Amino acid sequence: METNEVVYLAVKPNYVTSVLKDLSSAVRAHTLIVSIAAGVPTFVIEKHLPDEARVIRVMPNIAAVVQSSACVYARGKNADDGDCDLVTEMLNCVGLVEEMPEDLMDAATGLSGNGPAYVRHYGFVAIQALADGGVKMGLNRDKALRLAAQTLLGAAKMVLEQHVHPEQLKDEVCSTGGTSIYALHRLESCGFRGALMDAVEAGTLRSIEMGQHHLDNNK
Ligand SMILES: NC(=O)C1=CN([C@@H]2O[C@H](COP(=O)(O)OP(=O)(O)OC[C@H]3O[C@@H](n4cnc5c(N)ncnc54)[C@H](O)[C@@H]3O)[C@@H](O)[C@H]2O)C=CC1
Ligand SMILES: O=C(O)[C@@H]1CCC=N1
Repeated sequence: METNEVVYLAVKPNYVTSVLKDLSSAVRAHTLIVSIAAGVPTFVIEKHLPDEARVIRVMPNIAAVVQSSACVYARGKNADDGDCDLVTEMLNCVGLVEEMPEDLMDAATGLSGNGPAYVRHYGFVAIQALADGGVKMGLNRDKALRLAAQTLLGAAKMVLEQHVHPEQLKDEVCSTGGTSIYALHRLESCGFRGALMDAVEAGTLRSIEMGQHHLDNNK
């Protein structure tokens, strides 16, 4: 491998160990391994590589394809500030990036890693469901979908770029006795918030469980 080469580990988590066994002999001190495998702790990756191996564990988010991802990463025992800067720079090209302690990676997996799936399949404010509501109420499908997607994008941008607290955004949209507060009441009655919180918790616990599985298999 060439100097300062970066190797991305992007196979399914259950293949990580076997891929590392093949890779190990080619890894040098200057090689940076960037893993995006969910639930695979850095020490498990390090265990299958030479002692000096530098590892960074990333939890990306599928919106990278539209430069709007929410990525987090944790550094392994040998990764230095330069490695983190490099990963930050790379991930910044596709959206937001934060470093965090490794014990919080499971929670980030449950929230931002899996999040697009919740929004797509279950979220009340999911684009699909919002569009379906629009279609039910007479909008054509194409228009409803575009309005729904832009609505989510706009709300997210206000939170991220104007630092508007979601609660404030909600209050500003809900006029007294108006349409939004009626709709919001329906959302609360349907248990929307609880469902999303349950989803994040379930995703986090699954990520921890996957890490535990690797731990047990690497004793
Ligand atoms: N799909 C998502 O939104 C996210 C996925 N991840 C992680 O990314 C990783 C990949 O997931 P997906 O992209 O969804 O799966 P995928 O099945 O689309 O991609 C896996 C890729 O690995 C390749 N592969 C399999 N065995 C290999 C080997 N021995 N050597 C080289 N390449 C091999 C496959 O050909 C395939 O292209 C997983 O570890 C997952 O936890 C992390 C965050 C988000
Ligand atoms: O479902 C999965 O395991 C991957 C990790 C985060 C999003 N998708």
